[in-house]
Amino acid sequence: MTQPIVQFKGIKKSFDELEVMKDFTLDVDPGEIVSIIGPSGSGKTTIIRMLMTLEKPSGGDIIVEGENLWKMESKGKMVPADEKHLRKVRSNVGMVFQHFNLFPHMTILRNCTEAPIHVLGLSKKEAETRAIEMLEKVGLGDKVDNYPVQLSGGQQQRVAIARALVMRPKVMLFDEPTSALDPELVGEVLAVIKDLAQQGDMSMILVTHEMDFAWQVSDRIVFIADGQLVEHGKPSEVLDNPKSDRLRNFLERFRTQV
Ligand SMILES: Nc1ncnc2c1ncn2[C@@H]1O[C@H](COP(=O)(O)OP(=O)(O)OP(=O)(O)O)[C@@H](O)[C@H]1O
Repeated sequence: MTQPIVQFKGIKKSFDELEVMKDFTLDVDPGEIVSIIGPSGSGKTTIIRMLMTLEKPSGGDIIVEGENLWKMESKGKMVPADEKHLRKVRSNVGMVFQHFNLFPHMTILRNCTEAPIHVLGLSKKEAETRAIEMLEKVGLGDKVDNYPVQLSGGQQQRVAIARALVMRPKVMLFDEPTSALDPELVGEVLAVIKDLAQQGDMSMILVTHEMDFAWQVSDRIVFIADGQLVEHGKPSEVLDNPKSDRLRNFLERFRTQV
């Protein structure tokens, strides 16, 4: 049996009095594409921020490639992870945010080489070779010397994807990657993500409101509500034949809004 690349086990997360995750459990297999859907405020972003170590779970375990992310073994006991452990386990994970978060004062190429040089310790030349390969992959090989401001939002988001890919993550996280874009720019970003999904060598966890897109690219769709996984399965099962009232109501409300 293959070991899941990511496991969320009984995750709890509260922000002060607000209990967002009550008991969230999910395994993601190597190469699997999983989309998380659910009502606004149900904790979708929080789930992937915890995996990216941007938020700490209040309880439960997150396992990446068999290693506990937030805990480590020390003298035979499990203790809170230190920064070195977090960095090591997190290096398997890449993330694309809603807002592209590029450095405005750096060229596109440098935006993509900073992390491989400073985090992976690659030489400038090695990092540039990787970055150019990834920028070509997202169709931006001719923009290496440009600055972010000279690019459209769709192009900037494609740079953000290339920047994450340069680190060769085993899992890519996408948090509503098209929601900050003008409608006419959404397609080019989704096409790049779809291409990556079809290559099948990387796992992906997507939070998206683009249901048609989720239908097309996902191996599995996970519906969360009230801090838990409510239903999951193939897109045709979850989106076309919802079992629970909560999912049926969510999809009905969603379809009347768009
Ligand atoms: N850092 C924080 N401090 C306090 N509350 C937070 C924080 N981050 C998230 N929350 C709250 O936790 C809940 C879940 O937020 P989250 O962004 O994960 O939801 P979501 O399902 O991604 O929502 P949406 O679909 O609207 O983006 C929300 O009520 C949000 O206000």
